[in-house]
Amino acid sequence: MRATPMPELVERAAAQPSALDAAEVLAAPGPVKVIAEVKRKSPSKGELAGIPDPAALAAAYEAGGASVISVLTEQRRFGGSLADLDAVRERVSIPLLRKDFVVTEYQVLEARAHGADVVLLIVAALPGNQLRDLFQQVLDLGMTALVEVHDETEALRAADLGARVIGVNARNLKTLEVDPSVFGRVAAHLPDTAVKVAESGITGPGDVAGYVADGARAVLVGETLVKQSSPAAAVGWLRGLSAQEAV
Ligand SMILES: O=P(O)(O)OC[C@@H](O)[C@@H](O)c1c[nH]c2ccccc12
Repeated sequence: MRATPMPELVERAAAQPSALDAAEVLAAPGPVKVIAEVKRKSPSKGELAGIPDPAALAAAYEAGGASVISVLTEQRRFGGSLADLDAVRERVSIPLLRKDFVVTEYQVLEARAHGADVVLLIVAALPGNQLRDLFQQVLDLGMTALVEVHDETEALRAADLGARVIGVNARNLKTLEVDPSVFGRVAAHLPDTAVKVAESGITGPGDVAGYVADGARAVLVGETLVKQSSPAAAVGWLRGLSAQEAV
């Protein structure tokens, strides 16, 4: 696909309705929040689910009580696209996260132009001023950054930025192994004011409850949700809610 010229992207971003405040949504009182992911495959697990209709899956997540939808737009390793983001944006009214390896201003603007409210910024992938510059751009566009960290040093960089939403990824980017003990260790270095999100390898309500006990306000779940026959019910199940309480 040919890249959209920058001026056109600026115009498209400006024509979007204002970004939704995902930080506020995630910080709202009540049971743990779920960021539900549209994810077809991954480098660690290969093919997860075909997802012929990503908008239908996202609508099910929303109906089941998800607070934010994460859409992987990376093509090669995750099988996603900006077309998935567009389709999901048309269908759901809750905040949308563009999940990709975002390293340029172009990608941030592209996220907004396609209706995203949140952009993932991976601290490990953004040395020096690059993290600060992209973070500022996200704020300037009225969006929220989900700043992802893996260890204590990265946690301090995220805290220094003043990030309102910080994700701790339990999956080691080099080995691709998940270590659930990472969250508690790293979260202890994050400010109370930030919404803490536990990411990766969550298989059921037991995992979620463990993370909540360690200070998580939200969980980001892909694989476990895309494999369910009823993704709507699965969102409530992860939150530890009965069918009546779930929505
Ligand atoms: O499918 P899981 O194990 O529930 O993981 C979801 C999410 O945490 C994972 O997709 C993820 C977290 N950070 C990322 C950065 C890039 C790509 C993917 C990710």
